[in-house]
Amino acid sequence: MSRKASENVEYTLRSLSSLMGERRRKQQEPDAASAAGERSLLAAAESSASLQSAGAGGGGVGDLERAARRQFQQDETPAFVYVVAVFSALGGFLFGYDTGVVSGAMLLLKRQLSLDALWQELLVSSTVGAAAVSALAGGALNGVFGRRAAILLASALFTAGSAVLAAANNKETLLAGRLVVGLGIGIASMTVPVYIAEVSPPNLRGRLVTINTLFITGGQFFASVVDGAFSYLRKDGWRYMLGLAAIPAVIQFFGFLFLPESPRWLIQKGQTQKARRILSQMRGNQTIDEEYDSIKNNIEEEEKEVGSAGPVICRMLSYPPTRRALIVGCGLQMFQQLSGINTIMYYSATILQMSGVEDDRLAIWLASVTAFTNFIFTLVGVWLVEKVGRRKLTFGSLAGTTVALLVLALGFLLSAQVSPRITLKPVVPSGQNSTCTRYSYCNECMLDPDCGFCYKMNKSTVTDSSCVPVNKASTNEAAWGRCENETKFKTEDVFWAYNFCPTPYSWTALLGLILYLVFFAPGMGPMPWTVNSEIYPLWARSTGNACSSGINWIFNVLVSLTFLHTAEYLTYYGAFFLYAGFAGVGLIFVYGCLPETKGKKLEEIESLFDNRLCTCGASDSDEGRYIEYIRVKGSNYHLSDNDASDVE
Ligand SMILES: O[C@H]1[C@H](O)[C@@H](O)[C@H](O)[C@@H](O)[C@H]1O
Repeated sequence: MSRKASENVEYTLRSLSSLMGERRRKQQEPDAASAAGERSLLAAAESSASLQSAGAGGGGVGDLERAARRQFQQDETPAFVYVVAVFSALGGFLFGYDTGVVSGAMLLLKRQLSLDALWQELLVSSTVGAAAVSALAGGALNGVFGRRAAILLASALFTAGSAVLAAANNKETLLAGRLVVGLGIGIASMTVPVYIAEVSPPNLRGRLVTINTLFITGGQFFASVVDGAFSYLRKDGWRYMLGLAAIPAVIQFFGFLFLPESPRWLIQKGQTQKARRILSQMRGNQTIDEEYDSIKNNIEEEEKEVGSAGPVICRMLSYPPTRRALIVGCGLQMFQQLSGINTIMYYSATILQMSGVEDDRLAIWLASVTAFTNFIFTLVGVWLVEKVGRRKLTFGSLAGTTVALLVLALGFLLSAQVSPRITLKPVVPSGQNSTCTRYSYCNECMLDPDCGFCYKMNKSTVTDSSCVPVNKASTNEAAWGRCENETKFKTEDVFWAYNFCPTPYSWTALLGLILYLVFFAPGMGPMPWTVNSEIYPLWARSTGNACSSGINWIFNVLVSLTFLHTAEYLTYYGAFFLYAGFAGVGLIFVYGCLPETKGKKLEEIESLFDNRLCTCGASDSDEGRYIEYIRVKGSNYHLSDNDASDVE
């Protein structure tokens, strides 16, 4: 071991024993330590290799280090932080539930209220549109009234919206309810990650913020189960589906009446006493002086550097580090949506049907298997985020997602190429549209949203096939002809395919779907939210998150609304090749621009954006190192500041 390294081990040993001594003394005279104004910090930055070499240099050192570390980890995170994170993440649950539940509710609603296509589209997209608007406006709300007030408002909106939806008697009231719920989703989607990031200790921040996305996908899964269960209740089943969201919303509202404001926001607003109290509640028995000072100094420095005049967004754009952070944050959210997650989820039932699942109900239940896969693999992300870091996780996930999209596109391409011929040309009843009967192949018929494919199966060959108009009220049956009555044609071995063609290559699409979820869910699903919650300095955090969440919702609407038209112009496989192309560009963006924020204090992250944007990825000097902050009395020592560079 080099001289520097052995000095370093000796130093670590001394620091650790001084730390333990301090702990012992603190137990005896609890106030003395803070009275002495101890402020110092020792950052022991060690690669695991250097830790091992320290251990090899003397078994006692290793033991002592381990014991001290264990003790640290024990007091580092009081259960209160987890309680706060879980209550906040209920906002994520409601986001997932309300965006997920609508597809099942719509199947029942369109029959009961005879909704035409425009109204169906309005009820689905109004929520996402309202979310985009309120996410953008949520920045100001968050900055002026605080994170807690914004979360309270979001849960009140969720409650009110769900109640209106459950009681609605006409489509206009439904639209109003969906708009109110959308406003809640937008505010929650931008505030919750910020709030969790601001109350979490640095070593757990990524994991706790990612829990919010776990709750989003959990909400989507729960919604799919509720949709399945209530789909049997043909009359009014939708009231339960849409109204159930009020329960978690009320729980969150009452929970937040007792939960505290973000200490960082309080310090920014000058409410320092309250902030100190909350910070020490969040940090258990640790001293909070250093963290408190660093937040405060940071606010003062930022004010000096950037000034406080003019709208925040203008200051962000004219100050290079925040401008770069904003590009990274918005870019991540944009590429998340351009990778087509919501289209894939929405069309998963179709993809499953293509792969041979003919029964509709079964397809609905299998769609909840899709949602469950998304949920479980987000859990993998929660586990990985503090182990491999944000950058590697996002990059690996997006690379896998790109490959999965190519497989999916290939599945549709192969299916299109062996698309069954149309063998029957039924006589069109008078007064009916005859466009559908002009097509020669199933593939052309499938791409026309007004038509469906009616056929018989002889072993695995399609026979007696025709292309006929779809019933406008239910895509499960044709407007006329052999496939007109769902219950009847099923007993006669006639099949109806809307949106897909029966082919032997459908399993490729199913494989693509599974691969997609396995790769997307741990990284590209949660990381855009997690990274955005940490890359902006305090003064720009609300606005930065408002912009990036707004971008997420805007691209969500754009991708969902254009999917059918894109598929019509480019065919299905063309649409998935297009998403694969977007994901490929996203990959270059992530590789070049996304820095690693793992283990860093929120106040340190701004410096990652000091250099040109494309050097962000390269300035990853701390990657793979675990930084541990150790408080000792009487010295102000940062290991990476001294000359013991060979420790790194
Ligand atoms: O991170 C979430 C998650 O991946 C969801 O499954 C998806 O529906 C959302 O659009 C996305 O923002």
